[in-house]
Amino acid sequence: MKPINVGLLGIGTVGGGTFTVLKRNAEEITRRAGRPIRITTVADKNLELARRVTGGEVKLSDDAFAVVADPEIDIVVELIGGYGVARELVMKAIENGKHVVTANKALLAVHGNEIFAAAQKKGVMVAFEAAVAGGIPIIKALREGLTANRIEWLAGIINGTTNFILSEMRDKGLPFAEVLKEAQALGYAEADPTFDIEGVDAAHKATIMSAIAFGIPMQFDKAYIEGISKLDAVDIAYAEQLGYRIKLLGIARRRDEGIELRVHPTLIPAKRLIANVEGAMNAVLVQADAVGATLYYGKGAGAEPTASAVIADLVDVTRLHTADPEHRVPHLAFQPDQVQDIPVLPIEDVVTSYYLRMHVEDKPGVLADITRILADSGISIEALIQKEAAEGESHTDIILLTHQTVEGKANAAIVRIEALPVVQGRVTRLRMESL
Ligand SMILES: NC(=O)C1=CN([C@@H]2O[C@H](COP(=O)(O)OP(=O)(O)OC[C@H]3O[C@@H](n4cnc5c(N)ncnc54)[C@H](OP(=O)(O)O)[C@@H]3O)[C@@H](O)[C@H]2O)C=CC1
Ligand SMILES: N[C@@H](CC=O)C(=O)O
Ligand code: NA
Repeated sequence: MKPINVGLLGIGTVGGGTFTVLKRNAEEITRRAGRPIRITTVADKNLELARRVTGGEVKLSDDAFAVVADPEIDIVVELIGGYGVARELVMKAIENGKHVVTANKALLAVHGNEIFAAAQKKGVMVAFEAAVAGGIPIIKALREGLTANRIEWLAGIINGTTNFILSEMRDKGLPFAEVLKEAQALGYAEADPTFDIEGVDAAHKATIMSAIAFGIPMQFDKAYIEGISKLDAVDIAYAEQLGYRIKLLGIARRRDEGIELRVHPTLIPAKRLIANVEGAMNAVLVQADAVGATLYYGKGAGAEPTASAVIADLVDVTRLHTADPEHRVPHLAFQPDQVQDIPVLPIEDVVTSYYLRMHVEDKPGVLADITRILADSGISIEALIQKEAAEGESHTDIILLTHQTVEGKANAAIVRIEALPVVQGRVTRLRMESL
């Protein structure tokens, strides 16, 4: 059968992996897709790199716009990244009637509404399995496998770089900067690694999953985002003593009032499976009404794991030509005219529990003052550690775990605690999920 022709834009980590895996497994992939999938042209700014990776077997170009305009190309694979030129290329490809496969979560979380509307109008697919949790087929699971369910919440370790950093720091005691360099060398990090560290990449992915899970538009601008840069090693150690692990979680939860959409370091009971997801591995836990809890685990970053998802999308799109194009799955699982305007709640309305650490004067009555403030605010305490002051020290740490409360109430209580003369400096607050 006539091959389907692919134009590959960007042959860096993921583009290189895609080229390699597609070539290595060509025969098997053809049998699955119903026709050969052939990369005919590769566009990259760095032609020398493109030549090295492809061995010169395909057409090379430094003009990605020419590839998008080429009438021979059926599918454009966008693996450049970012919101700038990538957006122009994707919109042009759609305009030219081409299907698009992309791993670009930043682009979809910020411009997805516009991109999917254009694709819908033009009758082309925009496939994006690689954009969330790399090689884990989580988009397929949410869009198709769980389609019978009302999804209640999902929570995931969806950034490999930060999970790798947290694991290596805890297990090997290595400094942050050194582990970040290693993550970059392994191809896990974004072009701008602050996207990883500050939780932006995880928020892009959580935004995409929330749209598919709840049938709402992409609302990245409403997501609450806190990364790991301010996380203190002492809190990781105290959390361990209390039986918890700290992970950077992306959370999307449906409530009567609206949707919670948030990314932040989170205490999780250490015995939970997801608390034991280490290194660059990702995991997404989905709670749905019919099936209950399901957990998806695998490599969330790196060349070949991500290529696995890109190629799965290429096969899906190719099957549109070998099967019935009328019955395909809508981009965000819900029919476009059924997308609902449910509000994403401000962080002050989120309901969760808290780990609070404060440095206090070591004298009688201090603990009573603090617990009184929490009681006045209707916040109950689940566990407490009060360290003995070190020899010659006048201050010590108190660590409190609270039961669930509204963030706004916790904020007000923290302000009052910080105002106590016996409390030194700021209260460290981390959120906890029992999952
Ligand atoms: N790395 C990973 O593990 C994962 C990445 N992703 C996503 O995949 C995408 C690609 O990431 P990754 O492969 O890591 O990135 P890389 O930086 O490794 O690759 C991007 C490639 O695109 C090239 N490029 C930049 N601008 C242009 C242009 N205008 N025309 C043609 N080529 C261009 C770059 O060249 P130059 O370097 O010279 O600028 C580079 O070779 C991103 O959206 C990323 O978020 C998704 C999941 C996992
Ligand atoms: N930078 C991302 C790459 C995959 O999406 C990560 O570290 O997870
Ligand atoms: Na995926």
